[in-house]
Amino acid sequence: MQLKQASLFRQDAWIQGQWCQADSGASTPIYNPANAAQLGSVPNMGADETARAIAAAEAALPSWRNLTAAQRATYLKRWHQLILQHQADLAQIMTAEQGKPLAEAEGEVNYGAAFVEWFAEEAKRVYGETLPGHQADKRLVVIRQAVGVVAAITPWNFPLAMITRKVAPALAAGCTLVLKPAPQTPFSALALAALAEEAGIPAGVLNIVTADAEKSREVGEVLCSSPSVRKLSFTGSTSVGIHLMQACAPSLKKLSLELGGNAPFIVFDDADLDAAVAGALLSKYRNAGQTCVCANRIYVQSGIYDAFAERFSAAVQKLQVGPGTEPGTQVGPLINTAALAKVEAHLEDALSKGGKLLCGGQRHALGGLFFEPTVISEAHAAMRFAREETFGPLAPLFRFEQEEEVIALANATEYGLAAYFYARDLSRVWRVAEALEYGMVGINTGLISTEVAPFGGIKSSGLGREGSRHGLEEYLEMKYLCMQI
Ligand SMILES: NC(=O)C1=CN([C@@H]2O[C@H](COP(=O)(O)OP(=O)(O)OC[C@H]3O[C@@H](n4cnc5c(N)ncnc54)[C@H](OP(=O)(O)O)[C@@H]3O)[C@@H](O)[C@H]2O)C=CC1
Ligand SMILES: O=C(O)CCCC(=O)O
Repeated sequence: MQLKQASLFRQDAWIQGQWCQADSGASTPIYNPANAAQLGSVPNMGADETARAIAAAEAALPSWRNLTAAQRATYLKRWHQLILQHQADLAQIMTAEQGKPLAEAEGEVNYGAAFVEWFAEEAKRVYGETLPGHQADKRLVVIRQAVGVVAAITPWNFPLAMITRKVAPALAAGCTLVLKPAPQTPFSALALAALAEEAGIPAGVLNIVTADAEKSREVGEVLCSSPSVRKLSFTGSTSVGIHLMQACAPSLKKLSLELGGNAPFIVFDDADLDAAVAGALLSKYRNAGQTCVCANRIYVQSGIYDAFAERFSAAVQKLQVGPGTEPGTQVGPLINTAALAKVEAHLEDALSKGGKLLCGGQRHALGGLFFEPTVISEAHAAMRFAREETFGPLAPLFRFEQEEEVIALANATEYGLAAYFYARDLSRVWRVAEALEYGMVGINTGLISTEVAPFGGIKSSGLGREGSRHGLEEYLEMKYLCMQI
């Protein structure tokens, strides 16, 4: 990796404003998913270091929350500027550890930075309320205050934006934080910490504990059980979200959980076909299909099914697969062998149940963790991807006849994160948008993510919202003051 500022590539954790190693001296290697080369290593920390990070966040809390919102915003704005200034280096680090194409990584840096700017601005709008008193001599006021010390556990698919989407609102609200980044992608998190240090964010306000997949259980256990930690924010699978929720129950923490999805992508007969093909391509193959809001089931109305299948699979065949650093690459490697195995299992299951392969269907000639962008037609409800998130570059096309039928199919899942549909009839647009049981609905678009809107799901897709003014609420508690005069 050739970085303009080599000091952004940190191989140590960040606790109480100090770069540090594990107490045991143990470290864990980090690999590039595009070529299996070792990029470096990070400390393999456990319970003791996590407890120290929590203590540091607790110690930093009073002075951080007592700053004015404008003062906290000044730190965040400096951090935001530095993230943008180092966009190229941050994207290089991200592509090296995660695999996504460099252009997508650059986009993620901008997206991630946008949360920092947004919440720096929102910090100044944490308004309270005055209530008409219930008695003549009573004056009632509601103020909103920082929740306290927050723990954040983030996944590997968006190594930077999933961090800023949690850290920025927490810091803006006056909370301090302990972050455990995904074991596969710690370097983006540590580069963010290096820039937070440069921005002058005080010691202990942001702490990062690194661990491998085994030790991360120990870190998670301490974060969830500590009474000093008042909130947990997690992005990842539903099963782990449930586990963490249970672990947090004895200390009754506030929770934000952004969990799995199984997004339906519906194309009605009256849709703009080219726009629908372009939207499906973007939604399905962004980050090689490793996105919780990726289209997982593509439903196409029978009148345009064949035309859509032909145009879509022709476009998919043109997608350029390769290392993220190669110019022109549109689809990078998967994150690990388990992800590859899941795509293969879903494909095999579909083919064994009557699915027809339109393109792709095997590991890419590049070998390693690369898989060909794949399309299957004649998909039906008995196939695994109808119920489970594939999290890879496999697009199943389901055929449907009626609007009511497709709404029922789209909603027949435990998940409720994102849904998409393409249609032109205005009455249908409203009917379908209202009937879909999802936290977010893309209408004639395959890309819905922005810092200004509330991102989050219902049902087994989680609790709470990130981004937008609602994202700040998650890090605030209400306090009601009743004053006798
Ligand atoms: N909503 C989303 O954006 C994401 C959804 N997923 C879904 O989950 C599937 C599996 O992916 P996977 O990466 O294993 O997702 P997980 O939900 O297992 O992991 C997400 C993050 O949580 C951490 N974690 C898991 N268990 C604990 C624990 N007990 N204590 C502390 N941290 C913990 C993981 O670290 P560690 O690796 O050490 O366990 C990782 O950093 C994917 O195929 C996809 O369907 C995955 C990632 C993101
Ligand atoms: O997969 C995720 O959890 C993050 C979704 C990225 C986005 O905000 O679009």
